Amino acid sequence: MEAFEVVGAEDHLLAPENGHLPDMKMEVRHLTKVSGKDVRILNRISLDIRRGEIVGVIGPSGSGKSTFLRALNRLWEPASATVFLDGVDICQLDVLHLRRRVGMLFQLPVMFEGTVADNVRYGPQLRGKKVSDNEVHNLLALADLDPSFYSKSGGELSVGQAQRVALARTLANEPEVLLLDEPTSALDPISTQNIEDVMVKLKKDREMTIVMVSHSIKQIQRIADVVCLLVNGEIVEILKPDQLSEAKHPMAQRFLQLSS
Ligand SMILES: Nc1ncnc2c1ncn2[C@@H]1O[C@H](COP(=O)(O)OP(=O)(O)OP(=O)(O)O)[C@@H](O)[C@H]1O
Repeated sequence: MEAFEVVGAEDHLLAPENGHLPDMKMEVRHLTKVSGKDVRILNRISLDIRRGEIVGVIGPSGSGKSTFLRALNRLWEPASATVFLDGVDICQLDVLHLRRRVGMLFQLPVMFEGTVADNVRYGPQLRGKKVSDNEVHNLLALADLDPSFYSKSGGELSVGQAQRVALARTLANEPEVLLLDEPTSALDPISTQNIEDVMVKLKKDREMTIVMVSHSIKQIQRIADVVCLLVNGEIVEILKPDQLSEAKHPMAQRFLQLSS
């Protein structure tokens, strides 16, 4: 085994076992989760997540997709030295700092009390940072929302609009990685396309790294750069979106056949 590589910044102390590669934003090494009943929910998952890449995560229901995603910003605590952000073990980072850098959107957006602008300002304000009207408008525009949403209350929004406000609220924290857990499954095709367009724009314009769980193979084929297929808590295939027909694992083949 090669020696650990120390890559400069003070806190880059625990790089992955085979050395951190600078174009990798996150590295996952032998990530395992065992339930209270001794069932392996995730079994030695390893994955390199390249900076500025959209990684699609697909697989049958119960295969561990959400559990995998939630380890990446410590919504559950992975073992030390199994998940790295810029070469740093995420367990070494302050958890709030980590969640600011690695933001997350869920299937159903939750609006906080107050206006859309209050929602967007929420994260930075918690850190004592002011967000000007202009910045709120820019964030709304980034999430493809008209400026007229600024003063609306959360209760007035459709689910698709609320999801875009949740996205603007997450973007206000200036994340480097976005974790998306089926963010469009409750949305109509137009809202879905809006969100997909924003993801592609964030990747292109901001080099955002995005990890997206989706039940829609077509969606993954539209926007992902690489597709990771989970079966029974294991990554069984990592493929380009246009190579899904080349999957070799029998469960993966069956899943892809039934899904397309
Ligand atoms: N905290 C937990 N304790 C015990 N079992 C759990 C826990 N969290 C998840 N599981 C189990 O782990 C497995 C994976 O769940 P997970 O939600 O990650 O799957 P998924 O692939 O995202 O499923 P879906 O596509 O249905 O959302 C499931 O069998 C689930 O019941």
